[in-house]
Amino acid sequence: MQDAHHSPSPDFSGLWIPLVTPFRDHAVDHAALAALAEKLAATGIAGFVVCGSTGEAAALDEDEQMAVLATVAAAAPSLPRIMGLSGYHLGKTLAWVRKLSGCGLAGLLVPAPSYIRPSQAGLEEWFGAIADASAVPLLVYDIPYRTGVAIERETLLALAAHPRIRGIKDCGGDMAKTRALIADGRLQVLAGEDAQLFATVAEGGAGAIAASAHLQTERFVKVLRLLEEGRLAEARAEWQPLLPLIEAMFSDANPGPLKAALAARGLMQDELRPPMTRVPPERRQRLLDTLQGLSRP
Ligand SMILES: O=C(O)C1=N[C@H](C(=O)O)C[C@H](O)C1
Repeated sequence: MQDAHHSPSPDFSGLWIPLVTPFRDHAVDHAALAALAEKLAATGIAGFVVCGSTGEAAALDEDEQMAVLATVAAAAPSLPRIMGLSGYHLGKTLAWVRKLSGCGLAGLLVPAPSYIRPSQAGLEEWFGAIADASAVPLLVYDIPYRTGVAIERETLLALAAHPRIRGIKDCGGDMAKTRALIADGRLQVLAGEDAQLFATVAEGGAGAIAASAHLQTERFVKVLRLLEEGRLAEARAEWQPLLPLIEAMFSDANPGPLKAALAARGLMQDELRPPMTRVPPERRQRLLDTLQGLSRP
């Protein structure tokens, strides 16, 4: 795995963990965050996505986001970090991107602006302006069910011409689009939909950003390695037991189930920032029973 920040040709392949942000009594629990990052850093992952949707970044102010980033950097200094962005005020976003330029990031994960449903031309301008302002490469985050707008294939191919737009976190739910991007070859395609990890990488994708891989991390890493080595049957045998885990992790809004599972392992409090809520007790028990059925940690 190359260091994406210092390499002239960044490599975002492999498994990236979009870290949860632990809370305790409404504040970020930096001790739990550091311990989690340290633990995950020893599993063979490519790096961390900090302040993604799993990290509840929309509920963190700028100072909190900076502090979260600093904690992860200190806990796992050898691993690259990608920072998630959110919001739809272009001026504020560009100022934030410039502020992040000195933070030693490997890249930025940039979604389409939420709620306002811009045109494809508007999206091209949005990503182009952020890429122009950024000192580090961008991964475009295509997640229409959260943002309200799909980034179309032609738009993504146009964005691929920008020297700093280097990959996509693909939650688009459109395998034809995924295949077209893989065939084009200019953007590294990372599965962003956990259940699509195997299919995307088997078809030539570079890796994944998968929240459920906070658990069973080594097994996820192994699936990707086996696929990369072309050992399909062995990869499938490792992958299939992960499917109930993935289903359980998305049985309520992410990161609710994940935080319930991590809390049950004593790794943090089961606490989310409003308006996100904990998994209710009746579903929580079913979730923990499912996880108990899986062998490794
Ligand atoms: O935070 C992320 O990055 C991820 N977000 C997706 C989501 O919550 O919609 C899920 C994916 O596993 C990682």
